[in-house]
Amino acid sequence: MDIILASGSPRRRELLERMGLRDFRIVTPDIDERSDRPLPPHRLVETISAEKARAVAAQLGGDALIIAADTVVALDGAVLGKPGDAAGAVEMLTALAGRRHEVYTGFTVLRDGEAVTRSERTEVSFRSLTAEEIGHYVSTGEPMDKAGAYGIQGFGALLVDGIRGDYFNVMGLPVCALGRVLAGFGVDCLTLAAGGTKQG
Ligand SMILES: Cc1cn([C@H]2C[C@H](O)[C@@H](COP(=O)(O)OP(=O)(O)OP(=O)(O)O)O2)c(=O)[nH]c1=O
Repeated sequence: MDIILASGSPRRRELLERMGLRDFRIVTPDIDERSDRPLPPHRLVETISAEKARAVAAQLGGDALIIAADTVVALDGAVLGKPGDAAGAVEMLTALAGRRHEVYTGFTVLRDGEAVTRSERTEVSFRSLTAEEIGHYVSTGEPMDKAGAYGIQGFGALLVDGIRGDYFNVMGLPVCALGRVLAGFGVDCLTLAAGGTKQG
């Protein structure tokens, strides 16, 4: 079976590989990812992930299995996507410092018009941060392409003092939940990891 990761995120590619999937192709969805829609965060990421999957399905045609995802950070009911610039990153990190927030990733698996969409929530706590520390972190460049302006898998780990839920969900793909949905589509990751061929 042809598997397509409908994402330009290098983290998602790495996570799919770590799940045991091989031989998948990457097609970056070209959609308007506005995160200012009046939806609760879990619905927002579910909706955007479904839009990404459908956009790539329309672009490719055929019967490939398509995986798409979207991640946002939620703080006090506000949704934080990627920072527009360094000042936006400083603003987000200042708001997150010393507090707990939620990370939501929605994902969609789509094949032959049949779609399954789910989302996961992970709570993340930040230690308190000085303005100088925030400035240093922003100058690493790491925040710019990431929801909430940090990467837990990078230097951002130095800011995080606790999490509850799936760590990989924060990185952009809830590995355990996605594995279960893929199994429903006949893609058994553990069999693949063991060297088998049950990829559809
Ligand atoms: C909070 C957090 C987010 N992120 C990343 C995951 C996502 O790649 C990104 C959120 O942006 P998304 O819009 O979800 O994804 P993307 O634009 O990178 O890729 P595509 O739309 O093509 O699928 O933030 C981290 O890598 N680490 C973190 O700790």
